[in-house]
Amino acid sequence: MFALLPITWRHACRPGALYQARQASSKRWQARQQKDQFTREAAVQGLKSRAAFKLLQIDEKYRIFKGGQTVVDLGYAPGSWSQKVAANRTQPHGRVLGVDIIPAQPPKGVSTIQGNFLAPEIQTYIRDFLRSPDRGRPRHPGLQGDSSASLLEPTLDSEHPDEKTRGSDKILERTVDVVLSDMSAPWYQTSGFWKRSLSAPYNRMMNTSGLNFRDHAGSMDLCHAALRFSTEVLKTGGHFVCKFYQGAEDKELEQQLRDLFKKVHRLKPESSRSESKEAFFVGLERKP
Ligand SMILES: C[S@@+](CC[C@H](N)C(=O)[O-])C[C@H]1O[C@@H](n2cnc3c(N)ncnc32)[C@H](O)[C@@H]1O
Repeated sequence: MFALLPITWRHACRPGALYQARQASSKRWQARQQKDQFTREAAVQGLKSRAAFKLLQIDEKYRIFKGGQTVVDLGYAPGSWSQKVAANRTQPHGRVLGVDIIPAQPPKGVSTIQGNFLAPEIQTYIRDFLRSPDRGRPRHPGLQGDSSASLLEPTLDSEHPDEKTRGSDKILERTVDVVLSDMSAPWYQTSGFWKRSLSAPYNRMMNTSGLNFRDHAGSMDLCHAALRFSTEVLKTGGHFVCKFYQGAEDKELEQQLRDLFKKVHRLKPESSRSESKEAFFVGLERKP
């Protein structure tokens, strides 16, 4: 029976395989971090991580953000997507809600909830937050965020062209313009306890196991959960961006995206490491 299992799964089941893979992956990660141009650029720009560049490149291509939007950022920590992209580009008067399983310091202008997104009670909590339209919005929009980095003309017109659609979104409590998901399972913290984990939690977030099958399966669970949540909260015309690890099941996820969105793109931004299996789905304009 064991011999019939796919080679990747047998490898994953070998005693100590996960530990060894993580150690090797951790060393590779540290070496890469030191010489990577996006890591250096992130440090220069005061960003919490290099991940910001992936979302910037996606937004440059598909123009996802505009002023006044409500954005939910799933797996926001340490916060560079929320900090650099969503909070800036949804001004004036936008709101960003970040959700993460690990504690992290909320980026400026971003509301956050700490909890496991896969837990139904956390999703209820998120929906409660989103239900009230002004919760998490700046009272004095002009004073919020670092608007100097915004490349888009701010506009309050983030609503639908069609009053009827807007009415049905309201009844269904679809209040969100963009759902982002960069979730990947964090490792258990084994070292670095001395570090101030709220402001610098990244030392325990090298969150791929080094085993392709495992990373793929884990990311599919998280992406499906993010997509199910989007069907409940995303307005007609809203957008979805989701990181995933490529593998056998991603075609099925892509099909589900095609059912929900008018346009679906699969891409690997320049700043995503070429040797990694990481890629992104972008779903544009939710169907009514
Ligand atoms: C690659 S990091 C995100 C980086 C982030 N986009 C940024 O720009 O800084 C992935 C995050 O997903 C979070 N995560 C993974 N599984 C989660 C879950 N079930 N619920 C909430 N957050 C989760 C991890 O804790 C981790 O912080």
